[in-house]
Formats: sequence, structure tokens, C-alpha cells
Amino acid sequence: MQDFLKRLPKAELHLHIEGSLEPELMFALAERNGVELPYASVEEVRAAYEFEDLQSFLDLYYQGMSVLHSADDFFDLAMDYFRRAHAEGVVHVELSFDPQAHLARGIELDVQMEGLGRARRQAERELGISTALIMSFLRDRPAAEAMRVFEQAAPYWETIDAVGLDSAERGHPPSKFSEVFARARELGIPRVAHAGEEGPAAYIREALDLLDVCRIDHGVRCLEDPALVERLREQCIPLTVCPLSNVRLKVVEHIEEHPLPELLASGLVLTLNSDDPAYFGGGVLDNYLACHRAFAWSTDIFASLARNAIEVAFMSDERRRALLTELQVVESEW
Ligand SMILES: Nc1ncnc2[nH]cnc12
Ligand SMILES: [Zn+2]
Repeated sequence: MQDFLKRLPKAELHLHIEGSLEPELMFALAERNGVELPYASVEEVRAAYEFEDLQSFLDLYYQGMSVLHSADDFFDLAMDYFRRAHAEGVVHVELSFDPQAHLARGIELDVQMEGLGRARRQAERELGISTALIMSFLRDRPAAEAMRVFEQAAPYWETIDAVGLDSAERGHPPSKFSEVFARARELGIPRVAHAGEEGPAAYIREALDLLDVCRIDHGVRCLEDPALVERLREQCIPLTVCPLSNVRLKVVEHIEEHPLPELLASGLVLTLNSDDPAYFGGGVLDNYLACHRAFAWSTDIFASLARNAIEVAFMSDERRRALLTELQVVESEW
């Protein structure tokens, strides 16, 4: 099974590129940029990754990304991740990034976009990985700031595949960002949003009704509202589920208690993703393997999860056809 899961062509739809910053690279970039870290060693960083909830993780996540200064730093961050993902059989990565978190530290959007853009092109050329870029807005900061940043990003709208919504969920409902997302819609830019990770099922409804999103990131708390589950099923709204993240952020206590089996039984379109692989104990393959250990699913179920991700990804029809064929080959050879 391990071999099968590795060979499956996996598309990752929910990945914060800043959350892929491994402690080794964090130290290297801190030295490159003269940033002082509150840790003496890589081991000490890893030992600090004990989270009580989403906010306790976000505190370290924002601190960690303070080592990113130049376009080369963003390039190294993304390339480092693309190489690891490639080794796990990931063929398509949709990376989210948090422009406001970097702008607030004085790192210009041009710097962020240059580094990430260069890494995307190199990954496509050297690793054969296709990529999409999701510009995420921080829901715990003012909506007016998100709007300013989005307008400032006008020169890059063509290279942005979607806008997203992330950071501290509780107390920051999707409705706060109605205008920003309406602007994205007006421009023809697709929309996704974190909802129902720590926040209530009502936030998922809001994301659908007010932000007109085509996917929900996490969404696991939809199960608290059976009518909503039925709506998600009927409208085929995909959930980008991140099981290891949910365990590490105590959305669930143990992976065995994760609602994935119930979500599956409800007929929802599900995908498996890593969220913040450097902080939560592994990449996409580790998430597939964790589900294998916890739920002993058949190869058919894993193949259908991988197929869902390819089917709902932001990619060209030609690329989608090629990856679906690749998936079929792996399935038939197994
Ligand atoms: N799991 C998560 N939820 C919300 N915002 C995030 N930013 C990075 N990871 C996140
Ligand atoms: Zn996330």
C-alpha cells in the first residue's frame, strides 16, 4: 500500500508555502539575513511545535516566516518544498501565500512574487510539477487592508489562480470579506476560503453564500449541520481536508477520531492535503499514510481521493487529462 500511495499522482490543493519552512532552512535564512531566532538549534525549534489550538500555531508560523527577506529566500522556500513534494509523488501544487504577513514586515509584494514565480517556473521545468498560486487574505486583519493589497496586486492578477482566506478563524466570519471577494469575482478570479476548521458550520454557509467560493478549505465542522452537508454534496463543493493538521491543532484528538470516514460516507468531494507540512508532521504522502494506518481504506478510496484533487484543481484541461490518465495507469498496474 505504501508503494501504491507513493506512486499515485497526487495534487495538493491546500498548502501554505510559509508553512513548508523546515527548521533547517529557517536557520540558514536567519543566518543569511542576520535574523535572531529564539531557538538555539533545529531540535529546539521542532520541540517548540506543540500546539494547543490554531492561534498557538499561528504565533510560531508568523514568527518563523520573519526569516524571509529577499526574492531568493522566497525562491528557496518554495523550491525546497517542491523538491520534497516531488519525491513523494506530488505532481501538482496549489500554493497559498500570505502577502499581508510579509508586507507588514516591510517585504514588498514584488519581492514575494518574483521569488515564488521563479520557483514555480523552475519546478515546472525541472520537476514536471504544475502549480497554481492562491493569494490568501488574513481574516484577523481589517478587510480594508485586504482590499488595498488586492488592488496593489493588479500587475499580478493574471498570475493569481484564486484568492483565499486564512489565519485565526473564530470571530472573523467570511462576511467580513464580502467586498474583497466580490471584487475578485468581478475580475473573474476564483475564490476559496478556510471555513469550519475551528469556526462553526455557519462560516461554511457564509463562505458559500457571501464569498461564492468554489472550494472550502478544511470544512470538517460541516457535519454539525446535516442540511449543509447535503448542500455541499449536491453542489459537489470540494473540501480540502488536512488530517495531520487537524490532529496537531487539536481539532480532533486522535487521527482515529477524525471525521473523514463520516465525510466520505456522506458522499462529499474530499481531497487530502498537508496544510503546513513543516509544522504538522509531514507532507501529502504522510497524510495519505496516516489515513491508511487509521482507517485501512482500500486502494479504490485513495485513488478516488487523488482523482478528486486532480478533477477540481486549477489546471489546464490538457494537464488534467494527462494526470487522470497517469492515475488510471497506476490503478490498472496495481
Ligand atoms: N491551518 C490554518 N488555518 C488557518 N490559517 C492558516 N495559515 C496557515 N495555516 C493555517
Ligand atoms: Zn490552511
